[in-house]
Amino acid sequence: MPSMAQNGRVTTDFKQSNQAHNSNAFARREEIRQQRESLPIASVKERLIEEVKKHDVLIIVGETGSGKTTQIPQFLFSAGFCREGKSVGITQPRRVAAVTVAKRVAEECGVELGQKVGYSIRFDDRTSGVTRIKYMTDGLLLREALLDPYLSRYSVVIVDEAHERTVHTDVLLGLLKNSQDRKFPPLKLIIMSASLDARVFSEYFGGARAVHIQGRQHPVDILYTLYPEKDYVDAALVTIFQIHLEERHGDILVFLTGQEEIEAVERLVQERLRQLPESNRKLVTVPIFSSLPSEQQMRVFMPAPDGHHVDSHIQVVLATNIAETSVTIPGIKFVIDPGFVKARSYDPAKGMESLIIIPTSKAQALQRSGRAGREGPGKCFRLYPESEFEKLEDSTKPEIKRCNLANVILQLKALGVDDIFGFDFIEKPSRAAIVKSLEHLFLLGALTDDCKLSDPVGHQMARLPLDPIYSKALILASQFNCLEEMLITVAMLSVDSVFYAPREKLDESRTAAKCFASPDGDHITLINVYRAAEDLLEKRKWVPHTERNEKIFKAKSEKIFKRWCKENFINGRSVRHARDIHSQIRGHVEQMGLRITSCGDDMLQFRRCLAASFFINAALKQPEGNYRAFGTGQVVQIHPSSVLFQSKVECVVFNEMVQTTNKYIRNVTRIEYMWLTELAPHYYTMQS
Ligand SMILES: Nc1ncnc2c1ncn2[C@@H]1O[C@H](COP(=O)(O)OP(=O)(O)OP(=O)(O)O)[C@@H](O)[C@H]1O
Repeated sequence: MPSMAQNGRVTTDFKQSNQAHNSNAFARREEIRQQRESLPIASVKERLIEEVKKHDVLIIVGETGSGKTTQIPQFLFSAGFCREGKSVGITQPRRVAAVTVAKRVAEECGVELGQKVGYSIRFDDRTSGVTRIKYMTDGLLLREALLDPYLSRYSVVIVDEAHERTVHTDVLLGLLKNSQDRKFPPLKLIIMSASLDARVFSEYFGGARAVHIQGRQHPVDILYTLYPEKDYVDAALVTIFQIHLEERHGDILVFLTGQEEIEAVERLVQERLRQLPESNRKLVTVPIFSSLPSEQQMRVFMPAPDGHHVDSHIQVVLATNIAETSVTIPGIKFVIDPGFVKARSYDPAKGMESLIIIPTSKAQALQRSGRAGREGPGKCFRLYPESEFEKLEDSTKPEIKRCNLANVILQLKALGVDDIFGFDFIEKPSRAAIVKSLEHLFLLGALTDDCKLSDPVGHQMARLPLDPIYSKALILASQFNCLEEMLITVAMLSVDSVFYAPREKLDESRTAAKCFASPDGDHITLINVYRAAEDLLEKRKWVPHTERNEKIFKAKSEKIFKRWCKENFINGRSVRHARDIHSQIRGHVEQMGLRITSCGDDMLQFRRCLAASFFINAALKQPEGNYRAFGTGQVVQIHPSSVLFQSKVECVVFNEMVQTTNKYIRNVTRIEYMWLTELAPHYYTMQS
């Protein structure tokens, strides 16, 4: 039989498809070239380069979609800023933006991702020795500064979307200001956003130069409701279907506040679709939120294979604010913005951090509308009246003013900044918040009596990219011989709820959850769920290990896993995310040389380790049935989602305190009170 390669017809076909491929690639390059040239920023390229040459700190304000994020790094590259092995580093507040923008810029440059253009985010590095344009999260650059305080590999650092004022951006600006004063030649710094109060930044950097770029590529119509909406989820649903039935062309991006809300809307859309005639059901939902595994997040950035024509499905992207800045989602023509966001809030007096739903700022509303109109004209439906828009805050309150600072202080200490009160923050956090966080780190053993980073514990904790209390738990677990279990626990605590309890099936879901429940509490219950999932996804029983079997096994186990999740009311996405995090932190602790062993069935040992780790969050049962938290003295109840809800255990440790109708503690495990005085005497002798 002639081989395929010798067969003339096949070869001819191959040549044709190769030609077709070349002409497609040529057309794509041409399209990108034209698109780049028509961006407002293209006409001010030379002027911008001159400004960067002249000023060490430059603030650039330009409308969403004007081309700042994708073009300015390329301008700097072509102007010679990457000579002698130096790079341009661009920070983004969010991972998704760093990844997708880097991909786009690599394509614009006609290079493979990870070569000239790359990205680096926590646990995922796509750069190489030849990378000269590097996108990354602000948190990652902060970590790089731990190893190289002058960031000497960069000639320019661009802090993008600075209006978001994430805690990392604020700390980074402080460090860069500090290092600029001391380094020669100074590192060039560009601060960028579409919605920036340039004055704040300019004053901070001693009257730094600010330039404004006018214009955007495509118009976006902003529409408001006539009256305030009582139920914004319902209003969003109505708007989705209105656009679906009236407009027909173009995808929709809806901003919601979190995973639960997104999943509820997914279900509601399905329900309403079923009520429509078959021909009107061409609508698919795609979720994107931060705890979704990254490959699933990337689904929304994949262009529809058949383009978007009248007969194809309309994509409804249901997103949290992770899709708010920098990103371009192909096909999006309509944005629905209910005007709310889930934000962190911190009460230093109670040591309580919580997530609350609040109205967005004007800056956020502007960013959201900017996600439409990127490939053509767009529309943004704000689900509130115009008069309400005027009442919104101009910008978001800086995160540093509303979060627990323990992590930041740990990082600063590791960077050699010992005097936290004297650190030149762009906006100082409150003294009470700093004191509380120092106290917290001290109790965890990360700081010495004179407030220096302790050796080795403080240094080890600073190396782990986790909340300090979890980092400490991992370090302790290696001494308690239960690091296996603690790695799973920390991974499961880092994701959204793994149990899913739909209102209409509350009893069924509670019965299902009982299969995993441990009478000792939620931490062991979480381990049970994780291990059961792992069994389904990984255990190869009798199948010999071949490539083909591997494929079959994978497909089968995926199917079984999905069914298992459904039957047990388990959120498969959360479990997958936990597996992802687990393998990443495992890598870190291995690198640190911690001993990874399992306590096997000796869960007493594990619970003792939980007590030693989370002793700051312990609570004792009160005669009337409530619990009183040590430390803050607050009266709390065990959350109904806990396996210890309505149990009679005397003493517990917990991970989270939330305030809804009552003050609840979540993720709770039973411990013995005596363990606290034995394992955390420095705290409990102080308390008594
Ligand atoms: N991944 C992508 N796919 C298709 N087009 C893209 C992509 N990324 C960027 N573009 C195009 O480039 C334009 C400029 O994007 P860029 O992110 O540089 O703008 P920007 O000024 O930084 O906006 P923003 O302030 O919203 O981040 C977009 O409006 C879009 O037309």
